[in-house]
Amino acid sequence: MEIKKVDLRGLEPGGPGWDGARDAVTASMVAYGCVVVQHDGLDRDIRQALFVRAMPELFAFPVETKRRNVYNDVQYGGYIGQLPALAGYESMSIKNVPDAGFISDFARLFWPQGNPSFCETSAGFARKAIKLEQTVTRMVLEGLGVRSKRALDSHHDQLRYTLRMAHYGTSPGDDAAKVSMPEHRDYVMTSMVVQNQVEGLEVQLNDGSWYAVPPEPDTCAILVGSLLQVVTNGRVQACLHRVKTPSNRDRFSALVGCMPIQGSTVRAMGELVDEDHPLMYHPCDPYEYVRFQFSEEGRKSKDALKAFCGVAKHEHVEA
Ligand SMILES: O=C(O)CCC(=O)C(=O)O
Ligand SMILES: [Fe+2]
Repeated sequence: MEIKKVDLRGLEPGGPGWDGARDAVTASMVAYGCVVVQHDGLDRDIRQALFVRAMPELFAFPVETKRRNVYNDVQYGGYIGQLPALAGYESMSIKNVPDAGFISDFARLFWPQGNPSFCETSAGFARKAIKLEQTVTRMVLEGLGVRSKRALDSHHDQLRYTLRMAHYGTSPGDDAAKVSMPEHRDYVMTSMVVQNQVEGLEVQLNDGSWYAVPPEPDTCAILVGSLLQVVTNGRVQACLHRVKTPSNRDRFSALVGCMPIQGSTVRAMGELVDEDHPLMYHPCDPYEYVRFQFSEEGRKSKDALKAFCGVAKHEHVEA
């Protein structure tokens, strides 16, 4: 079993090939909570600049410096590293990309005089990734039956994007590939994973097997997070995934995830709730959900989203 790539190269909304691609993206998201797309959004120059120049330089800073990357809006918002459960893994993130102010604040944590080339690279990468994410999310929502332009626009207007750069170090003396990040679902709306040359991302299929997403240069994976599960009224399910890295090659990956702005409410889109699809989740505060997911109760729960805001079977709710 494999997840078939969907070719988005050269597509324009409503143009030739758009409807077919939209249906293929939607089918993949419904089946796997994930789609792998082939695209022309992230060219070789920008990937080289990020993965070969910027990220190795960034991760070479001492841990004390990397720890200056702090965000408190969500747990694990800034630097992650030196965790026994995630041996060899480190990551840092920049909020509100591609906003130039947030990117240069991040750069100054490492380069007090600033680093225009780092800023340009991360802003350029983020801009292109966001465009791709917006295309794919639009396709899924349309593919599920959302026709209201207002609903689609307001969905995107409330989102803010974070670029998380991750490094998975090698484990000397150990020849086997190992699970470097255990299986989980992302709490976000969607996350886009861009790999560079070294494999690692694995997605669980319905039969319980793991599908390794090939690290092909002109592809990336877009994963459904728990919040999109709420928005689509459960029509797409958050993707269960993990990272399994080879022992002998350093791996870098870049993730672009999105969250609604603080103070917003996430709710199922009206067009996705009807008699055949009764409301599955109560409207919720996305940041409260993140706190719950990481709480003891959330961690213990088999289905944190359902425990947090699921509509119980006997419950009567007005749509
Ligand atoms: O590095 C990757 O390929 C994915 C990492 C991931 O799943 C995460 O950080 O949530
Ligand atoms: Fe993840």
